[in-house]
Amino acid sequence: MKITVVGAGNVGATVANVLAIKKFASEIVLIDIKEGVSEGKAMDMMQSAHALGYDTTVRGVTNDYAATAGSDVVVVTSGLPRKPGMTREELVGVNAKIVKSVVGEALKHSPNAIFIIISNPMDAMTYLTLKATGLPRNRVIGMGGMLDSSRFRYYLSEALNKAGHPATPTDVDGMVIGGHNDKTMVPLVSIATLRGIPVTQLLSKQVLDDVVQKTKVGGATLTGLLGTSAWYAPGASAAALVEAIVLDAKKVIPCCVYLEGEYGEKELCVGVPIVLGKDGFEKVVDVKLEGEEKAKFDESVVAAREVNAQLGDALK
Ligand SMILES: NC(=O)c1ccc[n+]([C@@H]2O[C@H](COP(=O)([O-])OP(=O)(O)OC[C@H]3O[C@@H](n4cnc5c(N)ncnc54)[C@H](O)[C@@H]3O)[C@@H](O)[C@H]2O)c1
Ligand SMILES: O=C(O)C[C@H](O)C(=O)O
Repeated sequence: MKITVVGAGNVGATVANVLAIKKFASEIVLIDIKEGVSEGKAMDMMQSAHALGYDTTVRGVTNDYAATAGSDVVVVTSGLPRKPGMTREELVGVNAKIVKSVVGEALKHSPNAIFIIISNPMDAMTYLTLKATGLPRNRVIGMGGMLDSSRFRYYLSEALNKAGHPATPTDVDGMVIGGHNDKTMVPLVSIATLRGIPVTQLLSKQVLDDVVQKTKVGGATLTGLLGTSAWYAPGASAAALVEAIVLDAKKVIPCCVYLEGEYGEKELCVGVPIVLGKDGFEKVVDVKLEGEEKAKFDESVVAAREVNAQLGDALK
């Protein structure tokens, strides 16, 4: 299996590194516009192959899409990250140009690839990719829900430990749907559990509200601490999507996909649980949303449409 990662910055390099360590890919191509950066990072990774025991070839190139030819999966991380105090949505204009051009180039050389979109604002970049490439919707998948769900599990485990219920993030089951957006993502508290026990039986409403709020601004919190946005969890989350596709794992993961009537919506990309396997997303999984969670999902849809409206000329 050959995987291309476009953008060799913090997130792209982390995706490539995690994929190499996971050993299921035969070749990973890292491509960037910055002369020498991909080559250097790929060489550095290859020099860890002995210590980490992997045989995957990691190759770095500057702007040479011919080297990406025949990729099975293309992960798009090229674009500006936000700085402290910014929203992801403020990146729409500059990143739309970058994403549109790189997906076009990548598709020319890998006509059968499945595209995983990371660049922000991710829901709009996923929609743009779908429209610009004309690909069937199963082959264009945005990564946000996997990351937001990991943060949700992390903050839930923290709160559970504090309340006297020992828990690691992997002991907790929890899912975040809706847009990858500080204000309107939807952590589904109603179906979150600690080893099968509903968290609503273990934590107060006040504590759960605090977990939800921390999850929603999880990316902004890290941006404030780091001076640029996060990369370890985003890179690992993107690699988990690649893994589900390459291994045909048929995992249920919340991802950003184009809706055609599911959840009562169409003509936009937003986060919902999907089954992910070798053909990309195989189906949308319906979770019955009620009350506040349904209202929040509807708000998320409105917000996603507003950002899509700012894509303007990029959609032509
Ligand atoms: N979806 C998510 O959950 C998620 C998580 C983290 C970051 N992000 C987004 O991912 C993007 C990358 O973040 P980062 O921290 O890696 O940023 P970064 O600045 O470290 O890396 C971005 C890289 O993209 C490259 N690039 C720019 N234009 C390019 C082009 N036309 N072709 C190829 N490469 C190009 C840059 O040279 C740079 O190396 C940002 O938009 C960020 O907001 C999304
Ligand atoms: O917060 C950001 O801007 C980057 C990313 O979307 C994240 O959630 O870490």
